Amino acid sequence: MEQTGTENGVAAMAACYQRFDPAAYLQYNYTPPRADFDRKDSIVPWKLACLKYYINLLVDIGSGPTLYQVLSGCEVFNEVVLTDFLEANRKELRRWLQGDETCSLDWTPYLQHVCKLEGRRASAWTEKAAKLRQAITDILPIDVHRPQPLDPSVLPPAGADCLVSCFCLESVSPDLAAFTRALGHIGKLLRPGGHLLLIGALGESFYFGGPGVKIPVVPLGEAEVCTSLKETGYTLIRLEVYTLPQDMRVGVDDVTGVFFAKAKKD
Ligand SMILES: Nc1ncnc2c1ncn2[C@@H]1O[C@H](CN(CCC[C@H]2CNCc3c2ccc(Cl)c3Cl)CC[C@H](N)C(=O)O)[C@@H](O)[C@H]1O
Repeated sequence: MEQTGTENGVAAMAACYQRFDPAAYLQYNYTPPRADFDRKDSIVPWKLACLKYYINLLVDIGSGPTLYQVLSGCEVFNEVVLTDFLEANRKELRRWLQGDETCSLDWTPYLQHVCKLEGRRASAWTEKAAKLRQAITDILPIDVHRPQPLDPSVLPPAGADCLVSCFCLESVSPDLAAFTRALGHIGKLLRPGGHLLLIGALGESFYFGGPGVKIPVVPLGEAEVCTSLKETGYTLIRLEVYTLPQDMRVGVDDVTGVFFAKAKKD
């Protein structure tokens, strides 16, 4: 039977490949200039960076001195990047990362609780700690009020796969407009289709960042959070709200509720 054009084309290709010379091919494509590791614009380093970066990256925005926010993420993401505005907080995080016993808080109960939440033995907390230490690849300075909150070179070209941010944006923004702008800025760090896990305070106007260190907070309502997410290019997937029982109001802030929003970048 007469072969079709496509069948002829495929056969012709196969014939070409019969003469393929692996050694020559490697010389052509995997030696300089195409494989020049001293050149940022060499093809092979570019390919290797992409392959390294597209490895499931979680970035925590405004980590503070805390780790709770990535205790589950480290089971799903190969790479976790922590960020904060203050060197004092980044230093606290580095202390834990380096296994320095002089951390200001013992995270063991947190690790044990999250192991139980995940259906693991509580005693698996040491493995979780090791996994988290292995997953945290960077602790970086950040400023969510900058259009580019992070040095662009630290993230893959398309952005992180997931962002988590807890109690940061509302406690660093003087007003709702600044909160919304900051939400847009961090959105640029996230790849389209990536998820944002956002925890924040509702109805809070201040908190103490230390004895006598009263920090203003923009009071948010659920509706404003949803509107800000929509305005900055996110689709809300889930919203949970927690109302503080009276005895949780211990005077360190005037927060009345906490929201959890899972959103997807459009
Ligand atoms: N321009 C800036 N750009 C980026 N980041 C900035 C900027 N400026 C300052 N930061 C950094 O934001 C971080 C805010 N930080 C404290 C607020 C939490 C606090 C107050 N609100 C209610 C509440 C709180 C804590 C627990 C509970 Cl239960 C409640 Cl209810 C969050 C830390 C951590 N994520 C946490 O969850 O505790 C801090 O580390 C700054 O260094």
